[in-house]
Amino acid sequence: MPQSIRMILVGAPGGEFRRAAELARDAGAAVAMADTPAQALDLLRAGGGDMVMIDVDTDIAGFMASIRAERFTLPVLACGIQASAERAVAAIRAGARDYVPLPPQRELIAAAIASVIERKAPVRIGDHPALARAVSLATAVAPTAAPVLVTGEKGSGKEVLARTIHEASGRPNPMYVVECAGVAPDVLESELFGHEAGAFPGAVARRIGRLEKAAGGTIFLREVGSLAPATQARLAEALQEQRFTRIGGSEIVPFQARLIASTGTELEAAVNAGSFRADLLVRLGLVRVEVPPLRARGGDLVQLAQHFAERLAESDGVPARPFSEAALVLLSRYAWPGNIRELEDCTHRAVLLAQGPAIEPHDLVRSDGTRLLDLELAEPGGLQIESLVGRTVEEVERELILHTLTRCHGNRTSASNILGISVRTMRNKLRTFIEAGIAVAPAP
Ligand SMILES: Nc1ncnc2c1ncn2[C@@H]1O[C@H](COP(=O)(O)OP(=O)(O)OP(=O)(O)O)[C@@H](O)[C@H]1O
Repeated sequence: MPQSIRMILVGAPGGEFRRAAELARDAGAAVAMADTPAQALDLLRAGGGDMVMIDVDTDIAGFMASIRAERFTLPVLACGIQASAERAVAAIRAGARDYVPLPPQRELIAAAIASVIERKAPVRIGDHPALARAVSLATAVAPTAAPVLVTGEKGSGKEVLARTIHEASGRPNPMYVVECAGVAPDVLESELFGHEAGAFPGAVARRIGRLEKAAGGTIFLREVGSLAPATQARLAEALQEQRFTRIGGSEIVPFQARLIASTGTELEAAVNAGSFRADLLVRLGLVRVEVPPLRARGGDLVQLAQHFAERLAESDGVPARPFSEAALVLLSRYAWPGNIRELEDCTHRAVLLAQGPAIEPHDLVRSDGTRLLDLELAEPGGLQIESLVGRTVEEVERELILHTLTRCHGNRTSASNILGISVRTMRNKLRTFIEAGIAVAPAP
């Protein structure tokens, strides 16, 4: 396993900590040890990090305040030897994501690392033509340096596709994921561009940003539509000039990272509403790849559900059960508005709930507690109105046109007859799709 996760382990040196470090290395992390939170901060400043594991007996609240002040965003886990429940809870209140008891258990350490690694190397399941089109466009552009905009509904697999592009790009360095939604604009700006010592009151040392670190690798901006206007302006300029400066600095840093951005919203609408810069959209969307929603991916759904059921049963240590026929029919009748992530979560609950030899319809429960059985779902093969809810008329129209055209083997006249529109309207629509980077069946 490549050692691309950097973990900083903070605590007084001792047997249990050394053992935790060994297990973390076995689980795929590169581990740096720090005796004190101050040393850990120095390590972060010098080489960054993907996660921190820190002794509950240190000043976790102070450490969290320091990393926030220096605008580091990374998961922090507390750990301790026979710590009381109160101390573990206090650590979590102070901002630790979780508590891991020491002496370390191999599974717990592996699970903690896996939660970070999983985002780095998912398995891609599915071969529906709608996905295959996206994957072939993605791999075709992978070796180039062109920015790529990956669009698609929430949870549909945009990050997985970005990783496919990164892996096919042959770039030697890792792909960094940067969350753009829900992060304070100044924190995000430091995270992306880095800063110099003294750039703002908490900036005690120079920080190298993700754009700089990702030179020779890829930077994936998740939900790019959430970028604040000032960050959008900085990024647009950096893309145009192919260089940037760290916040508060004047040294020129070349822009050598491959940029992939994702969005679940129509950025054109955001441009029209004045909340997203048109020039940034043009630069980010040089190549666009659209990930289809799960409900448009036919048999991929069953493949994915079976893959999740096996994987989750194994990781939860419960017996692996197949889906019954009735459960598979029910899965395919539901619209999956939360796409693959919702399917994964629903399968996880079913794996834990199932008691008999197979996963049955009554084991399929949504996150709000509703059983899929109790929903009014479309009959298989019927018009799945439920599956259209949550989508724009424009999207549905586009899918209907493309689907009909494919069924007509690319014949524009037959497809427009079926759709009840003129051939001219059909051609105009297809032109706008092609301009937006969407694959259109070629004319016969
Ligand atoms: N083809 C696939 N095979 C297996 N797992 C997948 C596949 N596509 C997505 N997943 C899983 O589904 C979940 C959601 O995928 P991902 O995070 O890529 O979606 P997203 O569209 O980027 O989400 P968001 O809209 O929240 O940013 C993840 O757990 C991911 O590992």
